[in-house]
Amino acid sequence: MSKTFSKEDVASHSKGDSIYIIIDEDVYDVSKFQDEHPGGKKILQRVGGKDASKQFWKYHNAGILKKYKGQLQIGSLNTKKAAPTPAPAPAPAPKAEPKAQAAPTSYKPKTAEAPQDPFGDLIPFADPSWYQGHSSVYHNETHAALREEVRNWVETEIEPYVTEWDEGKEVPAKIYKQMGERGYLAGLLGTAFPAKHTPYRVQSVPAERWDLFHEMLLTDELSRAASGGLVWNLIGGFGIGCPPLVKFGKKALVDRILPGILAGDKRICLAITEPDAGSDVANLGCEAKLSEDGKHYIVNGEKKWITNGVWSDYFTTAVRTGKPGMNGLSVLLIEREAGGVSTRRMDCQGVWSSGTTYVTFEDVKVPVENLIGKENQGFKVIMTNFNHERIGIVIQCVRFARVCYEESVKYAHKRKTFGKPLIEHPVIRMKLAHMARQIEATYNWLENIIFQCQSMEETEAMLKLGGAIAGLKAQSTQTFEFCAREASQIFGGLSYSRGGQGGKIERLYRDVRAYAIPGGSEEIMLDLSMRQSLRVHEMFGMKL
Ligand code: HEM
Repeated sequence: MSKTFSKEDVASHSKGDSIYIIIDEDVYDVSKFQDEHPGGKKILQRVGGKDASKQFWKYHNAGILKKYKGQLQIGSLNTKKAAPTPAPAPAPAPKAEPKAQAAPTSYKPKTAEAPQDPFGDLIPFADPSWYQGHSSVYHNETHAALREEVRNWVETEIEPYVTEWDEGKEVPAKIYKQMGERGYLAGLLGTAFPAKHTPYRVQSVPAERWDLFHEMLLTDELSRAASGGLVWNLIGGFGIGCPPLVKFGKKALVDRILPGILAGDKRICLAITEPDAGSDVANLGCEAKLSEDGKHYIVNGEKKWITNGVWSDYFTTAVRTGKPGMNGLSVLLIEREAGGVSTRRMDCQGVWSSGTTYVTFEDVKVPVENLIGKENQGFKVIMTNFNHERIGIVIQCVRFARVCYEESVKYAHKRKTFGKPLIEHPVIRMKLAHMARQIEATYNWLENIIFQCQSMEETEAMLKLGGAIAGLKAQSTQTFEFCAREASQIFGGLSYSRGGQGGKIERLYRDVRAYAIPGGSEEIMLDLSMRQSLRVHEMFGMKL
């Protein structure tokens, strides 16, 4: 984009079929675009040949320029200075040297990591505090490197197109493939990085240093695209369908199918919920009968609201192999190519590009080698998986809440009502403050839970943390719902129509229920948080 123009050159393209405009000292040829401009042709013609920066920023957000720059920008003004090299990030506060004469009153935990360089737009509370130069006990330089890697990818290759994909109810297959090639799928299993089963690595984090905070960060940064549909498309089926295979599948099965899944070539989902059984997992009815020769299970039944089902090759499926109740359940890995598996896409309120599916199994022959865990002990497999699933939901909800808040702060600084920007109205600042306090409370609890998960063995974590994770899931979905509502009030009509400046808010508002209901509804979660915690603490000798 080396061509330069004087203001007079641009002014000579001011009407008819030759219209140039200036935005932030760059020159755009909108001659052909004027007929398709969603805001109208005349409005562009009125600023033809002129500097339209002020008008542009009034009606659009930054994503529009990112998307159309390549197509419409033809150069820059000859007066434009080269982009200044970014000011060096404010140096993190130097670690205070203990004063020799001072009394030892302040204790500094040895585990605190050195603060990372500030990162992002530095809007208070729009990113976690450790993005803004604060110290953290959890995050080191590999986390900082990963956040930059994922943010760059999301900002350039995902965010500008998310609205289109959501409306089209599909994400291009190449993006899922990149999830494999970038090593991201392998990093989302809630385990150590499965280096043995994939040649792909995450560029900024050595496999042996991968931990649960990297996993958290990956999901968090993907969620900045502000679409539950996108996140569920990329990790919704995989993140809950693949861990049971990896943790409880037989070696031969894992060796055969895991590499293709981690590469992004094959897709997997979790099939538990049925038309008549959701949170009440113990009462599932999908039936698997052992064949007379004992070599296969024959599966018959229906599954509903299965994320990614339409695109999946493998279904990690809860089936009834025994008596009623939780001790008659097993988990089977069902392969689509076995035949007898039909999938139909469901129309839902939110998460449009996630492929919510109705699945039917009719006399599907499943080899006994595909049993995950032990027969009639599937309940434990399902329960272990729930913690990982719920934490994933929490991470997404906190970031979606932050996006609602961040978009609101930005909009409140540019939109004027009654003669002043929205941000100068105390009622708007009050809304932002209530959003921020809930976001920060939820995120800090989340960090603590991730740290606990990392410090405990899996069965111990399932037992000790199940109650807290259930409570945190409800906390996060209510925070998300609150922030989506308040942001919508701040954006007004712009968040009522789809696309445009309030587009992220409108979409997230529609996605709220997809988080509050699946993975355990808020009511079930809150009740479980108390029941399970009390039961476990009774075992530990709780005194009342
Ligand atoms: C490079 C130049 C431009 C591009 C690529 C562009 C693109 C778009 C797009 C994609 C929309 C749909 C809404 C959205 O997704 O945000 C839109 C809406 C709109 N544009 Fe532009 N635009 C440009 C310049 C301008 C200028 C210079 C003006 C004003 C003088 C303008 C006024 C509007 C208005 C009023 C709307 C409707 C906003 C609404 O629905 O609330 N646009 N534009």
